[in-house]
Amino acid sequence: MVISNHGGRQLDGASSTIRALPGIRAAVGNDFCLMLDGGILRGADVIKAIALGADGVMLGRAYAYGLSAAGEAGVAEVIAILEREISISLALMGIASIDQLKGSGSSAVVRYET
Ligand SMILES: Cc1cc2nc3c(=O)[nH]c(=O)nc-3n(C[C@H](O)[C@H](O)[C@H](O)COP(=O)(O)O)c2cc1C
Repeated sequence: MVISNHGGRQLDGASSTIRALPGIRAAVGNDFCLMLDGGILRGADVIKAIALGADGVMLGRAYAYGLSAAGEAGVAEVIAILEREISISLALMGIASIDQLKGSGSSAVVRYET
């Protein structure tokens, strides 16, 4: 299942997907694949989503920015930047792998409301 609010551009008052994620994970249980999109622009955004219960994330604007700047190479660069940022953030948190992070609700990353 994909948690999406279509980029937040249809209903101004719609909840952000990251805010809805923990409740949806609690409702569906752990044996259910949950993907999320909306506002994933940095590696730390990926980490927050995984820590709060997503199995993976999808990109809308981020890949489009790379595509418009430099075509296929730009998309590859966006993905490479995200990978680097994820690695750096995990290292700063003292977490060795994404698996360790999954659903942890780690207090280092759950401050998504600021
Ligand atoms: C150029 C563009 C066009 C989009 N068109 C649609 C659309 O027609 N219908 C829709 O439900 N969502 C549309 N979206 C939203 C995406 O499917 C996706 O949910 C959203 O971009 C994810 O958020 P993000 O851009 O912050 O990564 C569009 C997004 C972009 C960037």
